[in-house]
Amino acid sequence: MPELVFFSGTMDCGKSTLALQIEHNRSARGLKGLILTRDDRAGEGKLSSRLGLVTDAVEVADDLDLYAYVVDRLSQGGRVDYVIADEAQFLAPAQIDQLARVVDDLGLDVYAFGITTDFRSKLFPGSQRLVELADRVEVLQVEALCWCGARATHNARTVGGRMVVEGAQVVVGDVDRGDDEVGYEVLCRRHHSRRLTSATSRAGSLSPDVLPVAAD
Ligand SMILES: Nc1ncnc2c1ncn2[C@@H]1O[C@H](COP(=O)(O)OP(=O)(O)O)[C@@H](O)[C@H]1O
Ligand SMILES: Cc1cn([C@H]2C[C@H](O)[C@@H](COP(=O)(O)O)O2)c(=O)[nH]c1=O
Repeated sequence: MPELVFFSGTMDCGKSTLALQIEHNRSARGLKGLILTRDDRAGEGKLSSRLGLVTDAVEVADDLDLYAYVVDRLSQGGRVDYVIADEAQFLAPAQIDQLARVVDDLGLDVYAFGITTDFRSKLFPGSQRLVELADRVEVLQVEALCWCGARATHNARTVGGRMVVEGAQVVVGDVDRGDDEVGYEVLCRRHHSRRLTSATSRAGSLSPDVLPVAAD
């Protein structure tokens, strides 16, 4: 049975790498995938992984009807055996419904990859719809780690290493950004709720308040 699968996790847990592996294994067997993405860090029309692999993809615009797009391709003699959608959190809920229809009416597997929650730990609308509609939600097995060593479950947005909680839901960016830049850091829930990033935890441990008092 064809399926809509949502591969979900924090930032930097290997989602795009897995998307590229699935694409590689299937295309090595002569299958033809339609690869969709939106706002990848590598630029328009790219699906990229931090391991250095990158492939061309269709950049999904706000108003692109994904079901109609696949039907058009097929009716023009194009081949589509399966669909991969990376950065699926950025898709509109209606586009997730269209992907579900690709599974149900066209009989194609659809593999969607994305983060579930934003920097305020609120669901992205596209991810919410995926959780509602997917046949399976798969959490990636290579766990990203918080600075404390616990499993990272949340995405923090940072400016100069400090966690921020105000701003637009969508700001394309990466982990390990330099000072003063907007970046992201994955944290466990405890440290996300306390707004304690690796930089602020280091600053706290160096603070004079907590240094041992030197004996005279
Ligand atoms: N230099 C490296 N050596 C080995 N693995 C790496 C390296 N850099 C990144 N990775 C792996 O790549 C993962 C990020 O992969 P990526 O597909 O870009 O993540 P996502 O799409 O989930 O944000 C990291 O969690 C890590 O496992
Ligand atoms: C938490 C959060 C993330 N984003 C952006 C930042 C990146 O461009 C992508 C996630 O990409 P990855 O391949 O999973 O690392 O999402 C955002 O726009 N808003 C957020 O709250």
